[in-house]
Amino acid sequence: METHVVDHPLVAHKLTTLRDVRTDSPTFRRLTDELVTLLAYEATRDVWVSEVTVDSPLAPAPGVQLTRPTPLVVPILRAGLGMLDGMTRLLPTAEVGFLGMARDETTLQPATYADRLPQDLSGRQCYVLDPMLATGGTLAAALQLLVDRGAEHVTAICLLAAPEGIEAVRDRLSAALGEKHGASLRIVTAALDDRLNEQGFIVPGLGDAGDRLYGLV
Ligand SMILES: O=P(O)(O)OC[C@H]1O[C@H](OP(=O)(O)OP(=O)(O)O)[C@H](O)[C@@H]1O
Ligand SMILES: O=c1cc[nH]c(=O)[nH]1
Ligand SMILES: [Mg+2]
Repeated sequence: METHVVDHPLVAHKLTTLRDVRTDSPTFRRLTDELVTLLAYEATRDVWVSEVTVDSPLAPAPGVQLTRPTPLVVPILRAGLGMLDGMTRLLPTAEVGFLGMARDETTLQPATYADRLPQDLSGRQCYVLDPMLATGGTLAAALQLLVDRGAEHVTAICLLAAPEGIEAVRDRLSAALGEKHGASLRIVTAALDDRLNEQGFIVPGLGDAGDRLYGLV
């Protein structure tokens, strides 16, 4: 499993404002959207394309187009929904499947409350969207589900990740990936933070991403 921390001054600038406790929900949503498009540019460097030739007004021109079926984008509700528009702006022809998952804030275990994904993902390239990779329980469960349905090349895009979460995902997915020849897993994030606190929140982090995007539930 590969982890890529995007090192770019614009990413760092937007992330700093996102972390700021004074940033209101409308600004938080806009910054999330902008950040995802920047991260998606990095995350899609290895998107599958096929060679084609088109006719320019002057001559045949060799080029590429996205291989079909196009990638599947999977936002993890609720907070991942805030990343969807920024992603599909870059990949407008992608298909979108939804996973609803909520972490029990006492046990820190995730529960899945919605699954609107194709049953067969054999050979598919998938991009999972979730702003926070904390203990890694949510992302590991989501990735396991995709791999179990046959997904071959999965990239998770997170705004922030904790070292503990990266390790947990690596531990839990290595066996599943090892059994599948050619399967690959990558995490792309804007920052790798210091640690988790006793409540399982990323420190310094940005607080509860879902609440900051959409308000308290
Ligand atoms: O790595 P973990 O320890 O599993 O925690 C991370 C998860 O917690 C947050 O979602 P939450 O469960 O708060 O749901 P929400 O998106 O509805 O706010 C976040 O968006 C991740 O999905
Ligand atoms: O720091 C954290 C951890 C889990 N979920 C969040 O929204 N933030
Ligand atoms: Mg939340």
